Amino acid sequence: MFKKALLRLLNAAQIPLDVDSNFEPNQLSQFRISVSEAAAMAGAPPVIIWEREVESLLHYKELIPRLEEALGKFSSRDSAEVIQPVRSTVPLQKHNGFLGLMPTYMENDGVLSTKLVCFYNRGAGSTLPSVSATVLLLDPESGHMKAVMDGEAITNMRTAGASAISAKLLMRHGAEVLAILGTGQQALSHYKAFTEMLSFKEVRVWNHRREGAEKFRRSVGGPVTVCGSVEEAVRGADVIVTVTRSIEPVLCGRWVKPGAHVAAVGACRPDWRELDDSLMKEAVVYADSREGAMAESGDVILSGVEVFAELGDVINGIKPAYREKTTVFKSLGMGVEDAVAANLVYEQWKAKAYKL
Ligand SMILES: NC(=O)C1=CN([C@@H]2O[C@H](COP(=O)(O)OP(=O)(O)OC[C@H]3O[C@@H](n4cnc5c(N)ncnc54)[C@H](O)[C@@H]3O)[C@@H](O)[C@H]2O)C=CC1
Ligand SMILES: O=C([O-])C1=[NH+]CCC1
Repeated sequence: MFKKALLRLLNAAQIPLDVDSNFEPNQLSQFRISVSEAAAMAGAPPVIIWEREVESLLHYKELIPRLEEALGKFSSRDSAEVIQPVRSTVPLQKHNGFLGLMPTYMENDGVLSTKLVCFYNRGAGSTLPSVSATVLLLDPESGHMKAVMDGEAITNMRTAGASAISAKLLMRHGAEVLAILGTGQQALSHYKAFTEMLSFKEVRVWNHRREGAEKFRRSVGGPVTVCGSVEEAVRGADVIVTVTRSIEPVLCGRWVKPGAHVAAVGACRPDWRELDDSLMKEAVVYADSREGAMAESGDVILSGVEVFAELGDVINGIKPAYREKTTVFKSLGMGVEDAVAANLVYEQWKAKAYKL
């Protein structure tokens, strides 16, 4: 079926083929033309890949190594590897939200993408999601849009994947207790990534509304302890994930065990906080992007601390991983993470389509 469609495309694009039509799509390389080039020349519409399919195509086992490589490439500051400006944001004041634009170009990998993400600080009664996103994947040579895909699953999984990498690199050896603060979409993806890729003896969760934490416990199925306070959840924890929509500190340094690792995912505006000053000042602070953290992280800006290193610096062996110290990974989210995740989804989609 796909082969026929491809032949129609090649025909429409008037690409001369002096071979019989009995070829496999991967033989296109003989003609020095890629599927996306053929599609671009034929003016083909982009492939549309929605949430369920993205979820079925994306797996942490494949995604996390790609993210790790991408974080390293980003921190090398080599423009042939990654060009990714700090996200531009447009306030949606009436709706208590922001539109973020996150373009990325990976020249060496031939990946060009942009994510459009709206994020909201919704009131308690709202049933709308806090994050709504779409990723556009383009052919860098022609500018042709190859794919439009759901960005929510990508955002949830690539964010959790980056946090899991931070824990792998920065948590103390033999870590046993994981605490998750917040029980929304990111909490679910973090639970999945952390329990799939790392191993913990105990997982504790806290939410500012207990019923939210109970619902989370029921939906993940695995063993989870619901805690009545942040202090109860984090006392003695080796790894703490903060995935709340709070704009004021929820996690205080005095409750955090020395040597614990904190993946701080919420509070992505310059005046929003999740962590208090004492924790920020006690910890060695790592970030996904130094520029991103200096521009967008209230925890970094308002505490006045320095970002010690990017995660990519640790991956590249340029900066040490202080596993024995208290560490904070301040995650803001990066376009390059979306780019590699979207590219992986597209590769998997093509592999599936070829088999049809
Ligand atoms: N670093 C990154 O790459 C990304 C960060 N985020 C951020 O992560 C956070 C979580 O996102 P989602 O899970 O998608 O949102 P969500 O709305 O699904 O979950 C938010 C959780 O925070 C809780 N919450 C709401 N107000 C609170 C408050 N005042 N104090 C404590 N908890 C509160 C909610 O009950 C819920 O459990 C948000 O701040 C979002 O902006 C989201 C996507 C990517
Ligand atoms: O990277 C991302 O997509 C986001 N970071 C904060 C809200 C959305």
